[in-house]
Amino acid sequence: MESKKLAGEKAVEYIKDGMIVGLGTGSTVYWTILKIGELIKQGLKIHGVPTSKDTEQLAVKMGIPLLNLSELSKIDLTIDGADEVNPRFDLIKGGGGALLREKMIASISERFVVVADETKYVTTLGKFPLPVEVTQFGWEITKKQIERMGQINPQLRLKDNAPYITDNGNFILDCYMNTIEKPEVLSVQLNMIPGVVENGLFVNMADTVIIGGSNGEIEIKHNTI
Ligand SMILES: O=C(CO)[C@H](O)[C@H](O)COP(=O)(O)O
Repeated sequence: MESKKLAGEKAVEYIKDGMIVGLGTGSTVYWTILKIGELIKQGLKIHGVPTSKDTEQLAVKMGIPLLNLSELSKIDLTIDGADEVNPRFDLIKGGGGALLREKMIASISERFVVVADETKYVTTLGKFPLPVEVTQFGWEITKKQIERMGQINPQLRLKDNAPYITDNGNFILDCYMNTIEKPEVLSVQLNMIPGVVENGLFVNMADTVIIGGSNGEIEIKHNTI
C-alpha cells in the first residue's frame, strides 16, 4: 500500500491550475484523488473527468468538480493505474473493470501519467490476465472466437457468483495467456472480433510512468519512443 501511495501522490505534481484532469480507477490512483481533494481545499482549481462510477463517487466525496466526457474534446492530463507496464510503455489495464472508459479518456488526453507500484513493472506483458470487455449479447460466441485465436484462455469474470457487469452494462472476459509478445497486434485482432467492445491493452499510450518502490523510492520514466 505504501508504494502505491508514494506513486499515487507524486502524480499530482503534474497538475496545474485550470487543468481538466482525467481521474483513473483503482487503489493506486485512489491516493492521487485524495491528494487532489486536499489541494482543492487549499485553492487548486481544476475539473475532473471520472473513468468509472466508483471514481465519480470518490471524487464527489473529495469535493472535486466534475465534467462529463461528452462536454469535452480534449483533456489536459489523465492519471491512472495499471495492472502491468512494460519498458515500451504498453499497459494491461482493466483489473478493476473500467478499461473502456479509461481508454476513451486516456485517448483524448494530452498527457497520460500512469501510477503503479514496482510489482506492476514487467519485461513482457501477459502474466496478468488481459481483460476484454464484451457485449452481454452472444458473449459465449465472442469467447469461442477469442479461443480460436489460439493460446488464449478467456474466462468470464464473476462477482458474487454472477457475471461481473461493467459500468457500460457489458461483461468481461479475462484472457489467460502468460506472455503477450506483440501487444500492438493482439489489440487490433481482439477489437476486430464482433462482440468485443474494447480490450485492456494500452499500446504505447503512457507518456510518463511513476513507479513506487517498497524501499520508499520513486522512479519516473518518460516515454521517448
Ligand atoms: O485498470 C484499472 C481499473 O480498470 C486499474 O487502473 C488497474 O487495475 C490497477 O489497479 P490498482 O491501482 O488497484 O492496482
